[in-house]
Amino acid sequence: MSETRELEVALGERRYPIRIGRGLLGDAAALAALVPGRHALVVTDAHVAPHYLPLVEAALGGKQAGTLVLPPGEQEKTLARFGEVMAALAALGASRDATVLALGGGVVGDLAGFAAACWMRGVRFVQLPTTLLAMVDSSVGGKTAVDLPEGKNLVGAFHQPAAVVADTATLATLPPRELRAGLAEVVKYGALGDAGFFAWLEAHADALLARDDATLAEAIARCCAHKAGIVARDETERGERMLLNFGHTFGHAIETQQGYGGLLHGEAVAVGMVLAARLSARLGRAPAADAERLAALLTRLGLPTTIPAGLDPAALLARMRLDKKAVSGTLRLILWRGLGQAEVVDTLPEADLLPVLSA
Ligand SMILES: NC(=O)c1ccc[n+]([C@@H]2O[C@H](COP(=O)([O-])OP(=O)(O)OC[C@H]3O[C@@H](n4cnc5c(N)ncnc54)[C@H](O)[C@@H]3O)[C@@H](O)[C@H]2O)c1
Ligand SMILES: O=C(O)C(=O)C[C@@H](O)[C@H](O)[C@H](O)COP(=O)(O)O
Ligand SMILES: [Zn+2]
Repeated sequence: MSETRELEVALGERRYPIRIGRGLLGDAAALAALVPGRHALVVTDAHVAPHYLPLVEAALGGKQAGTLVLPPGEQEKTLARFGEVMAALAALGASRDATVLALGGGVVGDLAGFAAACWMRGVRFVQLPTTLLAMVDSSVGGKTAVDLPEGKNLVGAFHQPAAVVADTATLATLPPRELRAGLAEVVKYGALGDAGFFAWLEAHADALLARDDATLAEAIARCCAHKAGIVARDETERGERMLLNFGHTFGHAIETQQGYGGLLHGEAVAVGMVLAARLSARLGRAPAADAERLAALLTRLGLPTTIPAGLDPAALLARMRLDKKAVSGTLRLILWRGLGQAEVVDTLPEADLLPVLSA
């Protein structure tokens, strides 16, 4: 096992660790220690299970443990699958001291986390992220949810994990498209609040795409530190945390409009960030050169930067109205003052959005 980095999310009296390192899922004693009660349910998906489930099951040898292997993909982040997790907890006879372990990407993490938030009104939950996106973003911060056909993450809860264990060795089996989707959320941290990190990403883009372990671990740690800070200051998204939604109002509208079977979440966020940046430039709020620098980095990372053909702008706008940040019927967007400087804007007329959605 190589060096393990340990960070912490501090929420007043509550705190939990984020461990990042190669081979962490092989440390059976450390994993077992994260399950203090008798019952454990491991939720994972069919791509992840053959590679990593045996490691987790071995660690839970002394427990009354169950496993639920779901079909993979965003289209499975549904109330129906949530019901299956409930049924698995019931079949296990899981008591209030049970632990739900999410082994997989953001889909499994969001779904299993929401189940943990609801079972007996809330049980312990551990995140074992196996995608880059989950390591840098979804496993941290306690946003859990499922999608509805009407919109992304519309049913959910804030429910913090007890620990996050990111074994970077799992990234070796991640398909290249999924790695690139994760890099979109990595770029997001630089774009929204850290121009120095953005420049670092420009310098290390090739190493990231080549999955250099040290470079990936550094990027994961920097993103987690950034997110942990924001979540510590604004756990339930009353203000600053909205910045983590940079690119998401556009991105979620695209994902929903495509029935969750088109662009991946990270890809849709890449498009959304470029739209938000170019809109900001057009409104004179941000330098156009910064918007193009953002688009150039995302393109270099193999990510899309334009809305997929055939999506109706008016339909996208209608989807955006159901965004969770909107208040009293007014859209709230995360716009930009330039690299490293995102801002919340709720005074933008909808008419300004249609040209961006039509471009
Ligand atoms: N809660 C949050 O704060 C938050 C943050 C960002 C994204 N999200 C959510 O996360 C989801 C996207 O997560 P994702 O990008 O991880 O997608 P995902 O969970 O669908 O995983 C991507 C794909 O990779 C496979 N996979 C996962 N790990 C693997 C591995 N190590 N080796 C081989 N295959 C592997 C999965 O089976 C799946 O097919 C979206 O639903 C998004 O809304 C939530
Ligand atoms: O943690 C947050 O806060 C985020 O917004 C992170 C996003 O990357 C993530 O996609 C999140 O699930 C979006 O949340 P939502 O509230 O817009 O559904
Ligand atoms: Zn996201």
